[in-house]
Amino acid sequence: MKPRDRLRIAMQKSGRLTEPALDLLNRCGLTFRQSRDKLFCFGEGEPVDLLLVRDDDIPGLIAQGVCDLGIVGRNVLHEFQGTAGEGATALTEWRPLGFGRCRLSIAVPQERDYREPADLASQRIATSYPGLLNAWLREKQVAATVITLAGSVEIAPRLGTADAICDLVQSGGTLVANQLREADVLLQSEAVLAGPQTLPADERGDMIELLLKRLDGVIQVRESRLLLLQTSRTSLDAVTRLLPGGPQPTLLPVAGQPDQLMLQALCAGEVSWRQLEEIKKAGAREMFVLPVEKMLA
Ligand SMILES: Nc1ncnc2c1ncn2[C@@H]1O[C@H](COP(=O)(O)OP(=O)(O)OP(=O)(O)O)[C@@H](O)[C@H]1O
Ligand SMILES: O=P(O)(O)OC[C@H]1O[C@H](OP(=O)(O)OP(=O)(O)O)[C@H](O)[C@@H]1O
Ligand SMILES: [Mg+2]
Repeated sequence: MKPRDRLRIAMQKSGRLTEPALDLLNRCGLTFRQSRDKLFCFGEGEPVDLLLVRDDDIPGLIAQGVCDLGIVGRNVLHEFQGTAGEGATALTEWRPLGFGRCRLSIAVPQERDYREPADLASQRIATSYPGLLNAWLREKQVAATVITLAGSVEIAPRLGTADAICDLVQSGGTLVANQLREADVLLQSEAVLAGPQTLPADERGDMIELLLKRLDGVIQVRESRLLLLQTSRTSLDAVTRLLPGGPQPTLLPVAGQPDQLMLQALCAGEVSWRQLEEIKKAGAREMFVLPVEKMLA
């Protein structure tokens, strides 16, 4: 294959990962000329282009060297790795990207008992992920029949063509709608930046390193929250113990109230309502959770 001097990233043409993937690349300072319904988008500022494809094709395109990187669900990447066979280019997950979160799970009809993988012995399990399911069954030493379906896997038990399924679950709504219940989890998934284990030894390798650095900054900021609250000095220890992980908080005096302190803490992830309610119970008040737009340490 002819060597390329521009980096090429494969991403989903149209689907769940398209918008968030493009948004992430934009935040990394990458913009593209052609509209998204075209197959190829030319990078404007940096030498980075996009190839828009079906998500299932992304790992293969990287393995063949047609693309240098890809944004794809971990489920699709692992399925490819499990079925690619000997001699295929080894791919790796360079970064988890924090969107497209779901899990690959076993589900059984609601009325059926399930305690452990051995309960699936001699059963028919429908899935679009035969590689991952077979590997899991092997690991659990369970002999079952794997039925591969391209889609609408959830309907198989009702049609009588399978006893259980192995499919993606997010809210669980699709399972409930099909009178199924989640019984076991094979894989926690999210979109990842995938690429070959060894980076190209030319300018593309340098570009990938630059992109990884920008991605780290963007992901860190996206997940950070600034927590502001007021607390009395006596409640400070109890409040501080409940703060989500992050660097040491900053304490500021409150004008005219010597007993009170203003606390400012950078949190590494989302702060939930439940956490806020706990912190309030410990003595905090006037609480604000703010998104962080830019950060320069
Ligand atoms: N319900 C869900 N919630 C969150 N993420 C999901 C959900 N379902 C799937 N995903 C993740 O998003 C990825 C893309 O899902 P999507 O349904 O768009 O794929 P697709 O129908 O296979 O698309 P394509 O046409 O590109 O083959 C999945 O591989 C998975 O990683
Ligand atoms: O647990 P839930 O929140 O219900 O999500 C899970 C469903 O989402 C995905 O399907 P999608 O909605 O993409 O439909 P498709 O597989 O028919 O494309 C997946 O294949 C499950 O069927
Ligand atoms: Mg697909």
